[in-house]
Amino acid sequence: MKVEDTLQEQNEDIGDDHMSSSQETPLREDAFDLSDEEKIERIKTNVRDIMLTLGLDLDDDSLQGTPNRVAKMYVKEIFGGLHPDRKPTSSTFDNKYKYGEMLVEKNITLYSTCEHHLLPIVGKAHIAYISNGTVVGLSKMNRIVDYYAKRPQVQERLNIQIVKELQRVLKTQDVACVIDAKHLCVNSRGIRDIDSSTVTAEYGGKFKEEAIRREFLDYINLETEF
Ligand SMILES: Nc1nc2c(ncn2[C@@H]2O[C@H](COP(=O)(O)OP(=O)(O)OP(=O)(O)O)[C@@H](O)[C@H]2O)c(=O)[nH]1
Ligand SMILES: [Zn+2]
Repeated sequence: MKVEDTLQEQNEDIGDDHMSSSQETPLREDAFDLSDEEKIERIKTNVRDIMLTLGLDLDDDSLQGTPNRVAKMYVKEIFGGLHPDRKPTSSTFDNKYKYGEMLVEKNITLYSTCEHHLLPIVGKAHIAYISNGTVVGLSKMNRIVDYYAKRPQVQERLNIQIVKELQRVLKTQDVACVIDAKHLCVNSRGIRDIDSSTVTAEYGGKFKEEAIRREFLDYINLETEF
């Protein structure tokens, strides 16, 4: 079987078959062969090895539990979105209110991990869609952001994955997402520019039109105080 076929099958398994290969998270053929528990055991050994190599004393009370903590955190939390079982099911409803304007879910908190350095990406995602007869529960947008963020990521791909998934769920191209995020690999090491952040955007369907896009961006800039 060709690697592309296997990847295609995997992406169908994780419901990512609506993305082109360059938009999918690069996964190995055997990505789902090990159980979570087996992955935790293996990562634990590897983290232990890194710590020992750094010269740390793993008998120290404070360090003893670190390999296990890191392994659990990788598999169940910060990289949990690699597992299709954690993909949120997005309940949709008919747009019975006949709401015809765009809906914007803004300031969605985003925690991800840069795939180049495995350092945190922290930011906000802003999503908009125009219903084509289907609406989605508001929280599902936050959940979709969280699911794709919980993978080793580059911000451009994360942005596209969020939009593609919402387009699939909402059965419309009219979806947009803007992400503004700080990459600790830029802020805390390397060039150490603590002030810079990265803005990416993906505009589908009607959001490619200047006026619609402007309306979305104006909503994002609204100062909402509660
Ligand atoms: N396009 C893109 N680049 C990213 C993202 N996250 C991190 N990077 C960049 O990936 C690049 C990796 O470049 P390398 O030169 O291989 O890494 P490096 O030697 O650690 O580079 P410096 O960070 O410049 O020290 C860096 O410029 C990072 O800033 C992202 O989400 N998107
Ligand atoms: Zn990085």
